[in-house]
Amino acid sequence: MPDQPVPDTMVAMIISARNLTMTYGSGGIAAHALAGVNLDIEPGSLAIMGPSGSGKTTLLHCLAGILRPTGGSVSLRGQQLTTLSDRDRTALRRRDFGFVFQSGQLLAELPANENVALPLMLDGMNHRLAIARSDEYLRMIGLAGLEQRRPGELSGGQAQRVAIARALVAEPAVVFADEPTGALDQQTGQDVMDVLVGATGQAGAALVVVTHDPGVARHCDRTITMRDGHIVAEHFAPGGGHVHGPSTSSGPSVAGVQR
Ligand SMILES: Nc1ncnc2c1ncn2[C@@H]1O[C@H](COP(=O)(O)OP(=O)(O)OP(=O)(O)O)[C@@H](O)[C@H]1O
Repeated sequence: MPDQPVPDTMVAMIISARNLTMTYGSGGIAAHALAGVNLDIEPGSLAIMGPSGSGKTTLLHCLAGILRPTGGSVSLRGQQLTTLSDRDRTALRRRDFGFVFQSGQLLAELPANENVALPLMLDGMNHRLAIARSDEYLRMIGLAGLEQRRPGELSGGQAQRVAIARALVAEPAVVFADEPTGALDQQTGQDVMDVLVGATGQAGAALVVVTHDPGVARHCDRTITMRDGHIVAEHFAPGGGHVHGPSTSSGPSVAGVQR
C-alpha cells in the first residue's frame, strides 16, 4: 500500500526510494514537498499523478538524482545515489538515465540528428558513429527523412519524438518524462505517448512519467497518485498494461526497424 516500506529483495527492481523527504526553505517558509515516500521502480511504465504542488516533479527529480533529497535514500540497482558526490551523480545520470521534458529541450541551432547524438558524443563516441546511430533511432521512431531538420522546422509532436530518441540513444536504464505531452494537442499527445511507452519498452528501459492528464497515465502499467508529499493511491493497468521485457537485440525496433 502507499508509503509502506517495501522489502529490498524485490525482483528486477531498478530504483528504490526509501523514506524520501524533501523540504525547500526552512522555518516559517519551509515547503515539505516530499514527506516520507517509499517507491520501487521496476521494468515497465509508471505514471505519477496528483494535484499541482503535491510533489510530483520533486519526486521525479529526486529519483533521477537531479535533486538531493533532504532525507531518505534513492538507489539505482543497489547503488546509493543520495551519497554520491555531485560529479558522480551527474556521471551516473548521463550514463543511466534519459530525460524528456514538456518542450524546449532541443538545441535550436542543431539539426535533429545532432540533437539526438549529443549524449553519445558527451560520452566520447566519435561524431560519425554517433550520427549514424542517431539517424537509426530517428528512423525507428518514425522520423526518417527529417534527420537534418532543426527543431524550429518540426511540429511539436515531431520535436517530442526527437527528444524521445535523444533520451533513448545511450540505452539508459530509466527514462524520466515530466509532462511530455503538456505542450501538445490531445491526439498528438496520445501518439507521442504511444511512441514513448513503445520505444522505452522495446529498449528495455523503465519509464517514469509525471502528468496531470489521465489520458497519458492510461498508457502506463502503473499509476501512483500524490498528495501533500505522500503517495496516497496506486493503480495497476488491467492485464498488466504494456510491460515489455528487455530487448534481445542490441537495440529497440519500433516502427518495424530492427537495429
Ligand atoms: N525550488 C523550490 N523552492 C521552494 N519551494 C519549492 C521549490 N520547488 C517546489 N517547491 C514547492 O514544493 C511543493 C511541491 O512542488 P512540485 O513542483 O514538486 O509539485 P508538482 O506536483 O510537480 O506541481 P505541478 O503539478 O504544479 O508542477 C510545492 O509546494 C512547491 O511550491
